[in-house]
Amino acid sequence: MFLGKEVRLSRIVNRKSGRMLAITVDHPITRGMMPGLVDIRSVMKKVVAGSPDAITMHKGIAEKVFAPYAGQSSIILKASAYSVQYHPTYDTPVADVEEAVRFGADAISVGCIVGGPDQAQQLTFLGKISKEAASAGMPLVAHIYPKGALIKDQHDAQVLAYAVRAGAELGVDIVKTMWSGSAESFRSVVDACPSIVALAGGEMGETLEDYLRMTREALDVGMRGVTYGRFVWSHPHTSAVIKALSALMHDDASVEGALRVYDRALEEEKDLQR
Ligand SMILES: O=C(CO)COP(=O)(O)O
Repeated sequence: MFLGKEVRLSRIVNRKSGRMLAITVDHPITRGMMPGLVDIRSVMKKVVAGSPDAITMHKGIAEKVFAPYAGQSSIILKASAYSVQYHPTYDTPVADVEEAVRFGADAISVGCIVGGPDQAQQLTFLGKISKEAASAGMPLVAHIYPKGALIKDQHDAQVLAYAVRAGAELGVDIVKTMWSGSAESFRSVVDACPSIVALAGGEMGETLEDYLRMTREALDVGMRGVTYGRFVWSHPHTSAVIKALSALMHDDASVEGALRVYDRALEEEKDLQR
């Protein structure tokens, strides 16, 4: 491995735990203007205050919103975008490795949708950016989701195993995908992938405890990263949620232990407001 890649990876994958806690704010192009992300400046402030290892964002947000926090968290530069409404199976390139270097990013991240009509193009793009990232010593993260007419169940473990393995085959360092619904089934997803497997938070609507439990179960079967978005920044206490996740990921806390960390973080927030 190039030394540059090793140095950058060590900034986003916690040395003590060997795991990555990343938060993503890259949703607007994909999903439209979600209420929780309208005030991106205040979201960024709360996310940074939670001290995640890294934050995934597009280049304009890095330059206009993240800049005051430079050095406080790593940037994972998002370099592609799809649209749930207009092109749901085509994640199109919108940035490149040279820009990731220029923004001081510690990784570049792209989406790749497999199982849909655009799979060939998606894999060609992933293979190309994998080559470019490797030659710049830039770690590559890929959000690999199965989607399209042939995919009957996006959360099926066999389908997810195919997706993460496709990423590993093409040199992705951290492959992010969806939860398969149970620890037992997710073990087969992790086992199929020699790269780090990371989890997306997914649809909203569960309680904080549910998300913490999913994370705990996935960690217990070998998952080594998360890149969570919606349930974190739409929560009224974003920083406290990130601190609870950090306890799970980096201190190997139980769900109950992480909830105690959350409660303490809320008390500290109240003290600061007094
Ligand atoms: O990967 C995502 C956006 O990049 C989705 O993250 P969430 O599902 O946690 O919102």
